[in-house]
Amino acid sequence: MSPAGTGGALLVAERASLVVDGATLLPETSVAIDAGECIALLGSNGAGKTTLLRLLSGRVRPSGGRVLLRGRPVEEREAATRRAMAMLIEPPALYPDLTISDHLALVTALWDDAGPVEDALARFELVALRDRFPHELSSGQRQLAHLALVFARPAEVLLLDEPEQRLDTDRRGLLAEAILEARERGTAVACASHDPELVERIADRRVRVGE
Ligand SMILES: Nc1ncnc2c1ncn2[C@@H]1O[C@H](COP(=O)(O)OP(=O)(O)OP(=O)(O)O)[C@@H](O)[C@H]1O
Repeated sequence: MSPAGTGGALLVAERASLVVDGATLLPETSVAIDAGECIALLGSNGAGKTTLLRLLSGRVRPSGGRVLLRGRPVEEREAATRRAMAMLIEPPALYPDLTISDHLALVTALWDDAGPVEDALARFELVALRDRFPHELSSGQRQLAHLALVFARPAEVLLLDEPEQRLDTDRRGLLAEAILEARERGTAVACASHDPELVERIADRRVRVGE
């Protein structure tokens, strides 16, 4: 058993912290997420939720403690880690000259386990917008496009930073369904959110960050 009592979980942060130039971005934090479990990360603005998600993704190394995926230090550069994880932390730029369905077709081409483009469009009600370019979308519709890209393939781990941003109530419902579906398939989910209703629907456990 690890010191934090987290042995065996799919994704584990063991007393992970991040200090940059003397500033504490994340105090020592331990969290363990099992396959098929959804953890909601709660905390006030600046508490460290995004920082924790970055550490869990392996994109940023903790300055103290460690992050383990299946018992091994998480390293974003490893192909196996990239394959295991899907995430929406900072939304990546969309290509201005590609339509929404072009973007999804790229994901399908890159990942052999991705589902059909049609399914990804339908999941977030983007079928009617499939031929639009990013600049022809509202900010909420762009957020839906980002979500469609993230959910287009199954992943062992799903990391989401305030995925409800800019979505109306009905679309937040679609998001909750997509997260619950992933959880049922066995995905380990960490989701930072300021939406109590979304958290109530999706979370097995709540972790308060920064305290
Ligand atoms: N690049 C940076 N350099 C220095 N400090 C930073 C940097 N990025 C974030 N911080 C600080 O790190 C702390 C944690 O920020 P983080 O973005 O993880 O918070 P959060 O919980 O996600 O907040 P929010 O709910 O506002 O999104 C904050 O105090 C923030 O000011």
